Amino acid sequence: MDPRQRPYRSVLYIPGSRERALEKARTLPVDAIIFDLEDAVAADEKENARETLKAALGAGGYGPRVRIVRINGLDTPWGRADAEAVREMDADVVLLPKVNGAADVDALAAITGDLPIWAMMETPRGMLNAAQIAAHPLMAGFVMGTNDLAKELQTRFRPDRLPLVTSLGLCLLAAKAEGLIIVDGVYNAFKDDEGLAAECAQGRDMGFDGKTLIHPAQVPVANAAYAPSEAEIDLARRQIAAFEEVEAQGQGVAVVDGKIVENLHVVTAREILAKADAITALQAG
Ligand SMILES: CC(C)(COP(=O)(O)OP(=O)(O)OC[C@H]1O[C@@H](n2cnc3c(N)ncnc32)[C@H](O)[C@@H]1OP(=O)(O)O)[C@@H](O)C(=O)NCCC(=O)NCCSC(=O)C[C@H](O)C(=O)O
Ligand SMILES: [Mg+2]
Repeated sequence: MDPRQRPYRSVLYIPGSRERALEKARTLPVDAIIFDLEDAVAADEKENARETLKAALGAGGYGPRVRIVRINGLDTPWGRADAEAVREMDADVVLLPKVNGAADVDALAAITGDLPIWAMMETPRGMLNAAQIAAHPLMAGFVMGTNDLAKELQTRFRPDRLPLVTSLGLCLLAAKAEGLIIVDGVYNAFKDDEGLAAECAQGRDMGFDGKTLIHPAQVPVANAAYAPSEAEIDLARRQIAAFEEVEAQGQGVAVVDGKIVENLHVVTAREILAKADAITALQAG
């Protein structure tokens, strides 16, 4: 499947040390999993978590879910051993935290070889260097680390996320320019479905591919928010049909629901249908 069309609606963090959660994730309807060795694992659990995770991935059972391993930073006591261990794990992607520039990505690639790399975008310097990080040949995806970013920027929490909008926008521009996947940051209040739905709607409107999550209860909310709605699918079909009709008559502009439809809108319409088909295929098996 074209990696751009592959759904990344729900990307669930699981602490690499929590065996029960590692087991449960095999049954959850998530599009991707971030197996975490960094912030969700206490310092004295780091080595155990690495072994626990290696065994869980080796045992398999994660089906079509993309397996992403978040290591500790290479400037920490655990980062290098994590990166060496990931090389031996059944992982699809290695996720590097607190990336400040392309040199950080080079340092990881020197250990993990040609394994695709995703970057946690969560430092002010990372924001300013987003374009060079996105352009690294092994870079395949961005994950917004909105907790660390809010900490570094000394912002206050606001439901509209106004203090973070510049950073989110910079990373979106860099990711889209290079054709990367980009997923939004976590919503910490994991029992507040309404707040999560509002933040997912904002992220979807901005152009994110999906949402990172911290609890299984958040999965259905993100899956719904980031899937094309029935209304979007219906409109996409009608736009394609209307455009094909005028095109056959040698014209370049159709009108649907009082709005113009040109070739570029048809490209978007086809992407919506392809995304819907990809989700159906994923759910089927
Ligand atoms: C937040 C939690 C600590 C809550 O855990 P718990 O109290 O166990 O929740 P529940 O009792 O409601 O759990 C119900 C069942 O679900 C399983 N479970 C819980 N969480 C997960 C999960 N993340 N993945 C898979 N399964 C999960 C429990 O095992 C229960 O199962 P069962 O026994 O069958 O009923 C906990 O959810 C948690 O630790 N979440 C992850 C936190 C985390 O990963 N944090 C780090 C990432 S966030 C971050 O760092 C972002 C970024 O870097 C930034 O800067 O923003
Ligand atoms: Mg972080």
